[in-house]
Amino acid sequence: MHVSHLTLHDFRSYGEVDVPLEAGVTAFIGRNGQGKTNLVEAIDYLSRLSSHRVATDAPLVRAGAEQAVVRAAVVRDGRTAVLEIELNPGRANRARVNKSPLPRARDLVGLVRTVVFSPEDLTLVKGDPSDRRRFLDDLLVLRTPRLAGVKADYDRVLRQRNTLLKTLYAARGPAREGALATLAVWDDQLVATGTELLEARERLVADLAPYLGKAYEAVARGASRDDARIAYEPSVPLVVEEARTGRHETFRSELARRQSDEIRRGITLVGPHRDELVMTLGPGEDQRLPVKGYASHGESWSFALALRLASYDLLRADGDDPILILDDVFAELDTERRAQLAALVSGAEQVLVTAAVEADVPEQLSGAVFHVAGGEVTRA
Ligand SMILES: Nc1ncnc2c1ncn2[C@@H]1O[C@H](COP(=O)(O)OP(=O)(O)OP(=O)(O)O)[C@@H](O)[C@H]1O
Repeated sequence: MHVSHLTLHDFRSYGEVDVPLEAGVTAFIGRNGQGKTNLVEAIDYLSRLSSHRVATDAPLVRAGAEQAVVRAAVVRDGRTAVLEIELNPGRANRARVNKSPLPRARDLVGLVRTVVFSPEDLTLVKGDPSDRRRFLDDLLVLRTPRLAGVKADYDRVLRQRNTLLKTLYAARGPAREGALATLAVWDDQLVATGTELLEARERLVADLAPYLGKAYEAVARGASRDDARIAYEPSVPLVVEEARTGRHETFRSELARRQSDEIRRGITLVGPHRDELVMTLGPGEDQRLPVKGYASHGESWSFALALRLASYDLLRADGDDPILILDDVFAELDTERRAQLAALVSGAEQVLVTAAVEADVPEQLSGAVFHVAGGEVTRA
């Protein structure tokens, strides 16, 4: 797939901008702070309804404006659809496809798919477990958009359950009885949505793992395809072969076991919001080390790049060629890694690159060039 036209209205630094695009490589070149990332961030936002740079929508709306609009014509298998999202911070966002409103904004997710490489990717390796869970969930939802609803339901139940746990700490007598009865209802929903999310993440990690090994071998000098591994580590110890009811039961009994602890601390201690994606590197079973805390800077970068490349290969194996966005990454990489990454992505249907100077873009990625300066985007 590729974007053939992008229009922004009050998005980030842009009042109004209109950019015709084409398949193949397009580079956006400009000095710092001119709005290159803002352009590709808009396309990424359409894909996942979240940004790779911020957790909330407010910074995406131009300062002083009330709403932003991102509109893109997306070509897939020769057919074009115009996708549009209206960002209304503090109120519901609205989405349209070919001008027809969708029942919910999140129904847009998955209609355009992006894989973004950016300097922030190092947090996949060095950051908190929540950064890795977010990586998994973003990929999960791109592959199976229905899971956006499961994730939203889980997050809602978790918030409500945590609020209830906080009130339970001080509750006595009938109030406590009532709150415990409500807790049992939240437990049911937490277990139902949590098990579905957890199982989907486990399947995703199993699907992604072979692509990761291959990608790491391609980006790290001298590595073999067994070196880089990922494993899903649930906070509820579950055995893969267990029947579905068994997995629910394990979750439920773990909640019961931790209940007094949860009430004392006022938070939910069991569930996929506490899980981890464990990353290890090493030539043999007995020589493996965690990437976080042990890997060198170069190895960490290679691992992060490999995770993105593996995501791209997996989405492609699903039968779709996602749009690749390389946001400011080449300046971060040494010459050898630059060339390797460029060679690996040059065959994608559409590659969007941002860089401060054209010299940062490897030769393999020559294509259309736009200059970005002072809010203007002009074809070179
Ligand atoms: N909501 C907003 N309203 C107005 N301006 C904004 C908003 N959000 C970001 N900006 C401005 O957009 C500019 C950043 O644009 P962007 O991140 O696209 O830069 P860039 O060209 O990619 O730069 P670099 O090469 O440094 O990464 C900054 O000057 C910032 O102040």
